[in-house]
Amino acid sequence: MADHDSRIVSLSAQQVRDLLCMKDVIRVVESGLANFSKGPDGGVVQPVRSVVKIDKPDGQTGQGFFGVMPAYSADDNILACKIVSFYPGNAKYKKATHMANIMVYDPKYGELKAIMDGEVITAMRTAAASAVATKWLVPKTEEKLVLGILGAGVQARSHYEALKVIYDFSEVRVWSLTMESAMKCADELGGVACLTAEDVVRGADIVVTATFAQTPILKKIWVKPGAHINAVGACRADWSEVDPELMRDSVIYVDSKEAAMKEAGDIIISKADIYAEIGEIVNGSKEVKTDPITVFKSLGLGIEDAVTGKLAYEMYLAKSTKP
Ligand SMILES: NC(=O)C1=CN([C@@H]2O[C@H](COP(=O)(O)OP(=O)(O)OC[C@H]3O[C@@H](n4cnc5c(N)ncnc54)[C@H](O)[C@@H]3O)[C@@H](O)[C@H]2O)C=CC1
Ligand SMILES: O=C(O)C1=NCCCC1
Repeated sequence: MADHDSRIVSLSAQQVRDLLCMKDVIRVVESGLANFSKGPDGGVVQPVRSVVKIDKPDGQTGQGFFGVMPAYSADDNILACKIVSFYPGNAKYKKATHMANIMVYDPKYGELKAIMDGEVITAMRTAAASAVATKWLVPKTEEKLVLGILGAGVQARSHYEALKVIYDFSEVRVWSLTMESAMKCADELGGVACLTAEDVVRGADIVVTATFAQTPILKKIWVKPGAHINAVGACRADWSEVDPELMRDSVIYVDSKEAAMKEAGDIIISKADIYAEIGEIVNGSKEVKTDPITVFKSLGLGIEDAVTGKLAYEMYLAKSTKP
């Protein structure tokens, strides 16, 4: 039997939160996306996630999805796997709609080194991926921007945290299913709650859609030319958040083309052309195109969890070995 260190580090949500800062997560996610989009040259092996649908027709048991997301990066020496469950209906039971754990392994022997909460990482790395896309597609100027957020949950909050690392906002607007949740979220972000999605989107420079909507909530006629949209929800082939016309008439960026063709209803239903993976922009294999509107359709990749999970593990080791 191999001689191995059997100590497995376990990190709670609070520990992960204390170990990570958004600026570092943006940095590692940017590099992970760039390597991912180099194909075999980037040394990343990451299949499209396997998703099991949990659906018992008695109406009593939960209805949701269970996803398994492994990733290996040879360059970064990372092997990890996230397991995530997402149950849109959990909100009514006052439970988190997303629950996750991330396992980090030593790629040399395949030995498990750490198991950690994945909810905080899912919130941070998803927002970090959107921040990377936005940074490359919306040049920072002296001007303060207007941020519009559709949805008032975990991702609404983490997207504000990530985007404010890069931009100064003159206004942050929030809309959601209920005015109460929009007001609570807007209060926390120092923004304003809007009665309609249209009020959020008209005149906004950057728009985030992070809801559980299964049909479009964002209309083309509201979006100003030059705006950028981070479309984060609708991660099923038959769900969409964005008007199909807006998808077809925009320059579309994705995190993974392979995943988008399998999981992104916004792309599959609209038949919009994908211009590039955002990692191809970061690694310089594609040129930036922005006219007239840009959409980053995000689904979430195992490589984003892997690089962030490894970062949390390394931060933990660095802190715990300090004299
Ligand atoms: N692209 C990615 O990497 C990831 C995407 N997601 C997706 O992002 C979305 C938001 O996730 P969280 O903020 O964590 O969820 P959450 O449960 O914390 O918040 C969801 C928000 O959407 C609102 N909402 C629900 N149904 C709606 C509808 N029909 N129309 C308008 N608003 C509606 C809720 O009121 C709530 O404000 C979900 O679709 C989720 O699956 C989540 C994690 C990663
Ligand atoms: O990447 C993730 O993690 C998720 N993506 C889509 C919805 C659930 C979680």
